[in-house]
Amino acid sequence: MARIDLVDLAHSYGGNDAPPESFALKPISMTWRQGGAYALLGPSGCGKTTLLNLISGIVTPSRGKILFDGTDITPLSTQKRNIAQVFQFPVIYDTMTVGQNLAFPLRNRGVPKGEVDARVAEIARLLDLTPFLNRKAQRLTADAKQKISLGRGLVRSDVAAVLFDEPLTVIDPELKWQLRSKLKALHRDLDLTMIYVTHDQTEALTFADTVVVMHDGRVVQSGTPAELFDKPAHTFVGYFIGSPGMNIVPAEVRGREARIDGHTIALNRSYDKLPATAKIEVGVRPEFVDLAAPAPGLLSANIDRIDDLGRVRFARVRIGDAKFAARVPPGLSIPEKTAGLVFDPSHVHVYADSLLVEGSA
Ligand SMILES: Nc1ncnc2c1ncn2[C@@H]1O[C@H](COP(=O)(O)OP(=O)(O)OP(=O)(O)O)[C@@H](O)[C@H]1O
Repeated sequence: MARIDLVDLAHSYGGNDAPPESFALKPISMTWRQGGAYALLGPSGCGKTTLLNLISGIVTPSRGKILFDGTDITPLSTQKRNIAQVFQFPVIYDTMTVGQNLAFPLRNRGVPKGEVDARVAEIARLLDLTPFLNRKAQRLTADAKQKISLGRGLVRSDVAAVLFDEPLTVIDPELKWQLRSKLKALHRDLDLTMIYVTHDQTEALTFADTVVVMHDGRVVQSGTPAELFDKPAHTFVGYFIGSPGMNIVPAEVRGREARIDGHTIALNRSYDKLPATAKIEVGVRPEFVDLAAPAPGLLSANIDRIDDLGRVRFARVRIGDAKFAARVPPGLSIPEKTAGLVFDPSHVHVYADSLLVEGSA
């Protein structure tokens, strides 16, 4: 296991002279804690695989350094970095048994037979592969083969980190749920640094202690699932995490008030020094805005539809042209066309050019 530091790391597939905006990974400095469970989350093309491949050594960075426990490993090959990697599709030997497949990464490193047997038995038990240990991998389902791949990634206890690149893509949806929780439990049992790439927020939030959100080649926030939900550092995080995502609407903000579509709503903090030229927006999660009967003093919205998610209902409304979602409180008799909106000021955030502004007490 290792602490991993990225120091001013950046990558362009078009070479170092490419324009900075075209870099697949814009310059980033950050630390991945030893023994942490991380998810690298973001939409297709945002740079997740590039970052993972830089850490593993499959890709050499255009700029910057990678340190494992303080040692610069940037020039080292994947093999020398001592990293285990699990890909989207199974990487196993069909002609070997499940047991031989699991043992392979250990035998390859000359681990004594007794230790190999004990570790293989442990990993097989954790992944429910024990009954298959003597079967040829060839005849197994795609799910089982991917479980073997996961096992091969986890079998060595001396790796600097285990990197997973969308490892549950080929897994049947039912089993996906089980494996997701299992990976979390495995992390607790095995005490390994794990980095898990996914574009699926549920997968990221169930697996990770720390979720690193990427957007357009940048890490826009790194935090616990609760931090990402409560206080998105970037409008993209607000919109990408949560279902429905955060409402983000243009506003004029002065002191402790925001004006949206001609109405004033109260803010919990004061915003006195917003940059004059910045695009100012207010962000609030649908969970913290209640639909109400129209009333003077409430921001009014036109109701498009009601989404009933079982435990909670969300109204899809429009404020002027802006789409907005609000919680429907239990027992509310839903107005026909126009409703009022009641904001919880402690959960209304202000953004300048997409970045969270802290405000003062
Ligand atoms: N080998 C390559 N050569 C040139 N451009 C590449 C290469 N690999 C990735 N890119 C580009 O770099 C950017 C980031 O891609 P990357 O695969 O890292 O994103 P991602 O978030 O992992 O997406 P996905 O989930 O679709 O794999 C994209 O614009 C992609 O087209």
